[in-house]
Amino acid sequence: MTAKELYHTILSKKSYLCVGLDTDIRRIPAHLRAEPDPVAAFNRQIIEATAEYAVAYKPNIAFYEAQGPRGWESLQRTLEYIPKNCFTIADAKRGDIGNTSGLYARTFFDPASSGLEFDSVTVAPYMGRDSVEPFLEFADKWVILLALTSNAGSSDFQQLPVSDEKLYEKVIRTSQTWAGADRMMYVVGATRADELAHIRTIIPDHFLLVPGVGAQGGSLAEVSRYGLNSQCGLLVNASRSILYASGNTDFALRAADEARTLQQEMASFL
Ligand SMILES: O=C(O)c1cc(=O)[nH]c(=O)n1[C@@H]1O[C@H](COP(=O)(O)O)[C@@H](O)[C@H]1O
Repeated sequence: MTAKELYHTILSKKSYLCVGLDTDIRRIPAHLRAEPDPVAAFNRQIIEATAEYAVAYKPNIAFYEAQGPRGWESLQRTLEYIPKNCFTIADAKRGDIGNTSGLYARTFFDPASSGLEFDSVTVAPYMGRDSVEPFLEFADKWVILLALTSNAGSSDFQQLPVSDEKLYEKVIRTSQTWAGADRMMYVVGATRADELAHIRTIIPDHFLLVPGVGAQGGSLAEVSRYGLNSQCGLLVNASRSILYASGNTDFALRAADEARTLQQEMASFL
């Protein structure tokens, strides 16, 4: 999906909501556990209930890998349920020597190899240019590079001064020579909204994936105030607050309520 197509979907749905499919088998409502594939059955209902309000879906790969081969099957089925006009993110946080990154890229971008095809994958930047480039060899696919993450530990390394700037700023500046705003996004945690205005001075045009509203307490209003650009430029993710809004048979209805509430707030900012 191109940036233009993504923006078109954002305008038509008046939303920049990404629903995070962090589907934990242990938190799936009891009535679904007898299904042949409980994770896929849960995801299907979540996707159907939220598709009106969401422009992107982000399965976090850990939740599927933890299930072994069954998890990969659930992931494959889940991808089939996501509407074609929605942007898909494999939240895998990969990156290795180039040879190995090439295989990670095939895992998420080459259906002939893995049976999976996402629009994008999250990538850790710390092994440098040659660890990221193999992902960029796939035409029309996106790299979403970790810049300033939402967790407390982001201050351990990402915020350390390097020369005259913070390490995460150096990551953003340097990686801009690897790909443009048409192929690269950056992760900035919603809990770091205070840095967003500054980040926008470095990358005014890029899309940012912003997780951390909902369960982690980030503010959608703050993120939107400092993060929106003329082409929206934001995908704001919520996972647990939508998926587990209810643990009962009404889980999909409650997920839709949560997604709608976020979407309506987003519509007021667009
Ligand atoms: O790359 C991510 O998506 C990510 C980066 C980050 O800085 N913080 C962060 O929470 N995430 C992911 O975003 C999701 C947040 O989930 P909730 O806190 O349940 O909304 C999880 O899948 C995290 O792995």
